[in-house]
Amino acid sequence: MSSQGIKGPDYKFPYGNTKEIMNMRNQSMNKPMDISHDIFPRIQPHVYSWTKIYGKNYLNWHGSQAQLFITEGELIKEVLTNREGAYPKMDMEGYAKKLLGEALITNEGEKWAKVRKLANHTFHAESLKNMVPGMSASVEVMLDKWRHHGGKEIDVFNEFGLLTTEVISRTAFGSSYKEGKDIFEMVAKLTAITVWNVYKVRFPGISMLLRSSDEIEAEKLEKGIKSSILELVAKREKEKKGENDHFGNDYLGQLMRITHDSNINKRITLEQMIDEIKALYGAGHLTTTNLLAWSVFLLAIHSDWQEKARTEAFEIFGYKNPSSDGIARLKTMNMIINECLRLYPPVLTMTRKVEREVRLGNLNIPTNINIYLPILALHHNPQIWGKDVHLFKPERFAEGVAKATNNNAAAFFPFGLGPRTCVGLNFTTNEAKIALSMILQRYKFLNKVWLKPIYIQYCMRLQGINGPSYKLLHGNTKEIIQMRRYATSRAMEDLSHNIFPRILPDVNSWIRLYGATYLNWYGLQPQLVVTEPELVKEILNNKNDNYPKIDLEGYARKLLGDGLSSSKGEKWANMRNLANKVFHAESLKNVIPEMITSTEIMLERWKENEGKEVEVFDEFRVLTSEVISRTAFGSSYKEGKNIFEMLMKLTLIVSRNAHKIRFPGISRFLKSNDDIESEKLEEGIKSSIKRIIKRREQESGEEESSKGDFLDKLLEANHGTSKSKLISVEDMVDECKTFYFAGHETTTSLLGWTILLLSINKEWQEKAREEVIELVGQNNPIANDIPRLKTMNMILEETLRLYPPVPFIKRKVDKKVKLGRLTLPAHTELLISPLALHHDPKIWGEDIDLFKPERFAVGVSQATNNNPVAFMPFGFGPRTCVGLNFAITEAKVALSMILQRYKFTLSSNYVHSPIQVFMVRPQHGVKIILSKV
Ligand code: HEM
Repeated sequence: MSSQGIKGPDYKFPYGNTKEIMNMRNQSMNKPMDISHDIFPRIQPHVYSWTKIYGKNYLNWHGSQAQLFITEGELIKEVLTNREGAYPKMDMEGYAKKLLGEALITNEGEKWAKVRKLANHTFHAESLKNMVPGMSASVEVMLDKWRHHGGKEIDVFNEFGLLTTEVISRTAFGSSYKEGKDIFEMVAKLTAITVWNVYKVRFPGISMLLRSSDEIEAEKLEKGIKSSILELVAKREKEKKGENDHFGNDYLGQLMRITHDSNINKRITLEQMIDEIKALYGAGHLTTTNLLAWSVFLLAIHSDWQEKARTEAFEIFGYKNPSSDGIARLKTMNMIINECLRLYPPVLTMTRKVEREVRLGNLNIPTNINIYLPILALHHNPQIWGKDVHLFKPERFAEGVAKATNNNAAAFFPFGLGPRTCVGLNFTTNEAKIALSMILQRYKFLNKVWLKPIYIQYCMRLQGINGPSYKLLHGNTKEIIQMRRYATSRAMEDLSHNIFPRILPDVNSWIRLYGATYLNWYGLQPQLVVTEPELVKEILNNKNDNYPKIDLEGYARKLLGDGLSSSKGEKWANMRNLANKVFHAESLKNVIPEMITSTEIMLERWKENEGKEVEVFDEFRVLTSEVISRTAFGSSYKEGKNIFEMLMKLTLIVSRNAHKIRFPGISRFLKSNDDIESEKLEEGIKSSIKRIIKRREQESGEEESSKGDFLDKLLEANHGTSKSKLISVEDMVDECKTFYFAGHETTTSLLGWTILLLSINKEWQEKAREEVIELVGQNNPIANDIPRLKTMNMILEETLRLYPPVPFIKRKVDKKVKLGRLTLPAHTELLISPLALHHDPKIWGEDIDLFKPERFAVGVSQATNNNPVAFMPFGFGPRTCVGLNFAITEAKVALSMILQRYKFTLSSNYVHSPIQVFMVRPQHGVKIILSKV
């Protein structure tokens, strides 16, 4: 061949080129793929690269068998249309023989002609008309199941597999899917075995001695299929009534008739009949399943074509089931199906053999060469289809196949060419048209609830991002709720700090299963969980505004409104500016006295409990509420008390509904108790805050003096003259809500966990006390003392590492965005978990669950090896917590004053049960015993 200009990879003993092919395939299949239909280099990398290196036609070796690959259109035509039998079908061997036996697909000569005639008759246009009602009935069964399947996962591929089997069973064998089921399942298993053994070289003789488990299984399956088919045949025999009665008009009936034909030339054997039935089960359902699955997938991505196809289906059929006349008029659908078959041909390569030397074009082909015609290569050839070859453009076929291919019959041949063209061509396309029309007629919302998610999942998987599969409507929410409920259903057995698997069990197990970045679904919302530090940094730095905050909805919106933590753009920038000024380190000096007063009020209460048990978590909640009320709003806790109580109730509602999927529109008609309650709370909070604002306005009017606190700054902005900085009263309410909320829940959590950790790590409690006494003595702390409390700083940081109050934060992408190596589709939510990063042994080492403040002895950057997102209790980037210094100052003031006065040990009544109710908190509080220093 080489002397005739046909080159190829060198033959290697004994495997030929099979090992290279397998390696190339393994590599390309494991490589993430960009979102495109450019599947040729992925599916057949050997053909793709060898045609580039050796030319349109090349030779390679399967063991010692030469294989001639031909991608030149003229030669393909010559091979496939040859009527002298120069290129017969290849002999089936091994598993393929078990699968297809000696059937229409594989046979030659007389044997073939006899059955082809019969099959032509069965699948003739006229006969197909009679099959339309049967096909619609089968689709109806499938759609009925979808309607009632109650949120469980639908695997499209499997569904279409069942459908096409049902159709082939009903139409060709007169039995329902149920009867054909075991045959289909066995054929499917045998197909799988055949496919995964395609590239294995078999050495004659060896398989007789050394039988692999596949071989044993394949033999069993072959026998099983045979006996099931015999049952089907026996049943039909029994049904045969009178002498003159025939066996039925379907394929089975026809086949049975010719096994009994009086003319020996027309007759076929029982074995042959079994092989034909087997082959039709295989060929009839696998190909159509592929066609349907890819069509649905392509329509999911191309909603414009989906809409066109739907409009056409409605125009032709209305709400009725498809009729055979109408099917012929589905022009748009036809174009879509053709384009789908071009991009994703179910049969990738056709094969023939050369038994005696033959002239093909200018080539002399020696005997015993197998010929390979890779359909995929031609369908993806830019010289034939143009530069847009990888795009889905059904309009190519607007004026028929001949026009689309420029009359090149070998440019598009998904069903083959010449006399051996697929006998089921019309059967398959009819079935696909019926199924697609019926799906489109019924499921207008299909795109949103099913196709889109499946598509996004697919795109992410191509990029190497896996995750739990999307389930209709509910996504993974049910699994997540179940996992979280189960994980927190009991207290922890010991005082372990390994709380990651408890608070976020889904993230904990899915990063192990799917990798550091994976995709899961909150109902219809795709959510990418990102724990790779580089990607986390990129997201939170939010260059070009690619990763904005998510829009709060439902109860969370009622809780936080559009305040600083959720607002975006200019509104956020203005408010952030204002808040930065108020919570700036310098300004904080002025609020330390208020923090001291609030702590003194708390310690006053504690005096009565010396030597007794105190639940400090609730105590800290009052303390932090008092502090934020006094410092930000110039009012006492008592005044703010009802606001906090309402906020807490609202927080509980947010938390218990966090994973409930809300279907838009429904909540307007059906209000739950939580809906009613939360509306009341929202109104209550709003009017209480408005009262505080009003009073302050009156006071400042009377006294002409400004307190300079947060509320004052808000009022200034409200009365300000610069238009862009003006904020409305509604905005002020949202800001106040945000600060009331963010300012106390978080610091309560920090203080609560710090006291717990110090009560069980006495040496650190002692070290912290020594430091306070050394620096502050018995006085109240002053501003200068705060940064000098180094040990306390380490303790707070290690507490925040182990028990970050905010276990995860969210962002989103509004438009398609490149994140590191990934391309994220628009409208994806991103979840970043400080908790996951803080508990990652790769970052922190194996002693990750131990309380070791010494990690932070030389600062955060040393502790994290200069990985700035490894420790991020306050977030990262421009949206870092504005209250960071405030919270740390408050915690240091309160802790110093407690340590000066009390030693504390953990009460035996303490139950270690960290949970997340918005923040990570101790479910049953923190119970300690106080004793005076
Ligand atoms: C231990 C205490 C605290 C922790 C662990 C904490 C944590 C956080 C985190 C993780 C964020 C970033 C959220 C995101 O990126 O989506 C954040 C933002 C914020 N925090 Fe804090 N916080 C604490 C205390 C406070 C305090 C005391 C205040 C108010 C006085 C406060 C007010 C805010 C506000 C307003 C934002 C939004 C900032 C923006 O988006 O520009 N936080 N906090």
